[in-house]
Amino acid sequence: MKKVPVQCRNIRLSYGETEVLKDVNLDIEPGEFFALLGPSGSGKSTLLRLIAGFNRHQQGQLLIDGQDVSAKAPWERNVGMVFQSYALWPHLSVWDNVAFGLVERKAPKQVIKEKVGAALELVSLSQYAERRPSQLSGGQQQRVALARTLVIEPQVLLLDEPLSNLDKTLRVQMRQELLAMQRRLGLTTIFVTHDQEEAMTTADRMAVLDKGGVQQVGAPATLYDYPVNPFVANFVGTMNLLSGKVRSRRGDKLTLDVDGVGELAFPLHTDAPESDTIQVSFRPHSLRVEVADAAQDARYVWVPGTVEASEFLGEFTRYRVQVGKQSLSVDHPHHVGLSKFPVGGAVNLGIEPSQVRLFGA
Ligand SMILES: Nc1ncnc2c1ncn2[C@@H]1O[C@H](COP(=O)(O)OP(=O)(O)OP(=O)(O)O)[C@@H](O)[C@H]1O
Repeated sequence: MKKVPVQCRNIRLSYGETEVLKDVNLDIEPGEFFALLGPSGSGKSTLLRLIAGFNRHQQGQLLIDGQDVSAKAPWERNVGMVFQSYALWPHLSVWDNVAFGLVERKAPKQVIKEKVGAALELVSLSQYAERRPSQLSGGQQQRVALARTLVIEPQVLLLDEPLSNLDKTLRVQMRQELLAMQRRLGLTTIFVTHDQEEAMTTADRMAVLDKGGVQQVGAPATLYDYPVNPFVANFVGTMNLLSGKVRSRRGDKLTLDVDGVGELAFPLHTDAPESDTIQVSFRPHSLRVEVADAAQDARYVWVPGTVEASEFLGEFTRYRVQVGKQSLSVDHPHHVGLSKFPVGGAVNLGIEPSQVRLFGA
């Protein structure tokens, strides 16, 4: 199978006055498993449907395998889309559902037989060919939807929240199956999800969307470690954002005034001018937590706080700690005999400067 790239060039789409996609630029590599991640209403489905040909953009270009397909109908684009609802025909058998696209294209009977057989085998459903969709589990229905799309041999596979109708255990199993199949076929695949764990565990790269704009594109670990703004930082994993006013900055010595805490000195550089408010961001697992009177390791910047709440999550406990007027999350590993911190107790949080990113106001 030929692996093809998909490129969005300055794509804009509006519904009336409402701009739903704002100057979208994306380069999806041949054979890549690419996730569109974003909150509800960010424009993920609109973009996917646009690539499929169900939505039309008013500006920009959509290139599939280097060809501008903007003016082409969905069936002229060589793309296959699996809908969130699966959209299976309830009155047709699994076999006929999968054969549907080939029958529509008036493929010869023998070709249909071979291709449908192969597609059902690919999704391990050969023994269910005679069943109706209602006689299948959610995961099996999802596989029928996938087989029905793959049978027409698309160059690009589009998946709209493909796993959202499945329970958690099945979702984890199906995402591994989906990924294994995508790797075997090497098919350029774009999938939409609002579930960051799903995107992080499967995607080669992903784009984070907010309000119709692409915020950042990259490998999951890159977005996690180097988010370009607080939105991405918070959407990809959990991020603490501690706001403070720049009191002074000299080279790599930054002093911040944090409301209700006082001055904190960080061995960090910022370009933000004095008296600007900036945000210091760090992950809950990169913080240390100690009782208030414990000795302080000088490699950390220590901040006093009060435990507001704690959640035992098995391998670690996540504490919410009030720091001045703000609240921070800190993950403390769980071992038998390791200290725990009571709600209402005074603690010190140790911020490791190498794990910090600074964002402007
Ligand atoms: N046909 C339409 N007419 C007007 N507005 C629309 C139409 N379709 C979508 N929108 C608006 O476009 C925005 C993006 O919608 P879209 O469905 O692409 O978001 P999404 O990120 O996929 O969200 P979700 O995860 O909830 O499906 C939303 O504000 C939505 O209300």
